[in-house]
Amino acid sequence: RSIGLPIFIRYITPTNPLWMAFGSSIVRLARRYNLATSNFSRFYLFGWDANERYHMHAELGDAFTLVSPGGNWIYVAEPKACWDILKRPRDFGRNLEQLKVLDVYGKNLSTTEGHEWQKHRKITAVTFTERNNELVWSSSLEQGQGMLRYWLERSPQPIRSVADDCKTFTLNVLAASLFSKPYPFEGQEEMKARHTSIENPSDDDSHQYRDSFSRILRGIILIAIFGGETLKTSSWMPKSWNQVGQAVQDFRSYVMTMIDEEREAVRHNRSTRKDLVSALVRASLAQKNEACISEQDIISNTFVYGFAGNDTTAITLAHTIMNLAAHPETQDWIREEIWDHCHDDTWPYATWSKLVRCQAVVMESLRLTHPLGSSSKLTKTTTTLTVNNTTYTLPPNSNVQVNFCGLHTNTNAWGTRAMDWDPARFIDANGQLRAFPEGVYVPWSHGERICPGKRFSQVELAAVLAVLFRGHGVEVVNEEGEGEEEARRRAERVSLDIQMSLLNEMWKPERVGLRWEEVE
Ligand code: HEM
Repeated sequence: RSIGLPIFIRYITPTNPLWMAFGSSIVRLARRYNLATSNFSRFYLFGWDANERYHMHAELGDAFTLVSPGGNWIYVAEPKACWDILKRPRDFGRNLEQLKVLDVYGKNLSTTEGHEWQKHRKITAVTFTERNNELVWSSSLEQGQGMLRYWLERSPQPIRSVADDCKTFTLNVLAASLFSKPYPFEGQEEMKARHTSIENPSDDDSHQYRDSFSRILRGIILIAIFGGETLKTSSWMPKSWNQVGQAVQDFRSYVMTMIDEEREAVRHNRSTRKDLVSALVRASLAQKNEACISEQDIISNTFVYGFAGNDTTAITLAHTIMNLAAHPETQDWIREEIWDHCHDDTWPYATWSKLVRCQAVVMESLRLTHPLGSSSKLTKTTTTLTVNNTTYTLPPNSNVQVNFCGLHTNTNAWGTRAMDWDPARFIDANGQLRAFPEGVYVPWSHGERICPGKRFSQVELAAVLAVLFRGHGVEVVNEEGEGEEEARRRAERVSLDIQMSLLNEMWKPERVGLRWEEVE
């Protein structure tokens, strides 16, 4: 109360581990049987803030404090205040305690701050270059073709695995961009068939990276609690937990092999790779002070690129496809542009920046459904924050959330139709991407901790949309007794229904069947 912001009381701490594990199922069950009060239904789900978007702020104000038995969280959704927070990393720092789960292979770009972070930033500056983005572009085109082929082969069956297939797509693009490893696209059904035909999937070298990495992503909380070694060797643990431990070791040895191969190639002047690990290896060999970039630095940062770059992009793509299926007129709109710029067989890398409508649909998806939901900050000392011309004093160790979902649907900035799907809002009168006032639209964050993979993901998503929609379209398959329009509105609702696991994802995306067809 001494801060002076409006207060909202929640009787269960958002980070309560038991509630994180079971709370959302309880809320959804209570909703289903009409047992949930309005408050319980709105605010007790894991990922409630992503579902609320600006509604809660419209009731309480552009900033408020969520008060719970285990701590307080300040939510901010006002552009200038958010901009201010993102530009002051010394005052609004990282919540390093919360990020420890990402230290599977040691400290990295995401889990450090101050001098330590600057060291990692310097090391990794060599990685996200245009040279690498060219690789992202070509591998996204290739993987996109594989994914489309897989979906078309199953037609007229409705495809219900779009969200999972998008994760395979991004994992494969990362394999190409991190290690120059090409993998053919493999859809959900194909993957299940392979897993049942191999006794121990981690014995299968060709899928070592992809299988171990996706297993680590799913088991990251277990790894944080027990550590990889204990998980691998404990006989009392379930086999699936042992496999998570094994995956930690597999991924490390996989990256080590990639590092060794590239070192040899560089030493013999044979290196032609454009991938991120190769860039790190070359930088480490070129350094005067050998202790500067260690093997551990390369492994831990490679891991965090994969962690930060995989599901974020896959979730965004799944939402984009779902919304496009609900809006055939937007498909026509982007197809027009794709036809303008992608006519020959080979599409050069420079094409990506011309696909502004494709970028706009991605931006609209991120606006309505952000995979991170918010950027979590922790005040380091007593500090001030001005929201709508009132200055508040925040004590040290206050949790402050830059609430992307609230900010990007703030009706003061986005108007009364803030909740409508309308990608054209991102295009200006000259047909170019619109520039926004400070803090209005920051899905990749801003300031020194801005997402280093921003361009990577923009290139990847523009490429895959061009491949998918150039000669094909997607439609929502009607359920029994449902009309076309109803089916589309259902797809829109499913896209907006979020549940948080590690990130904010569509809840049960398989509720919507999609069908791909060739267009004239
Ligand atoms: C649509 C896709 C993506 C979105 C929306 C996104 C968004 C973000 C945001 C908001 C942050 C700041 C997090 C915070 O303040 O807590 C961040 C950080 C980060 N992102 Fe991304 N990202 C995306 C894709 C990628 C990709 C493809 C990569 C790498 C291949 C990547 C690597 C990283 C890393 C390493 C950080 C931590 C940087 C630091 O702390 O200095 N991201 N991202």
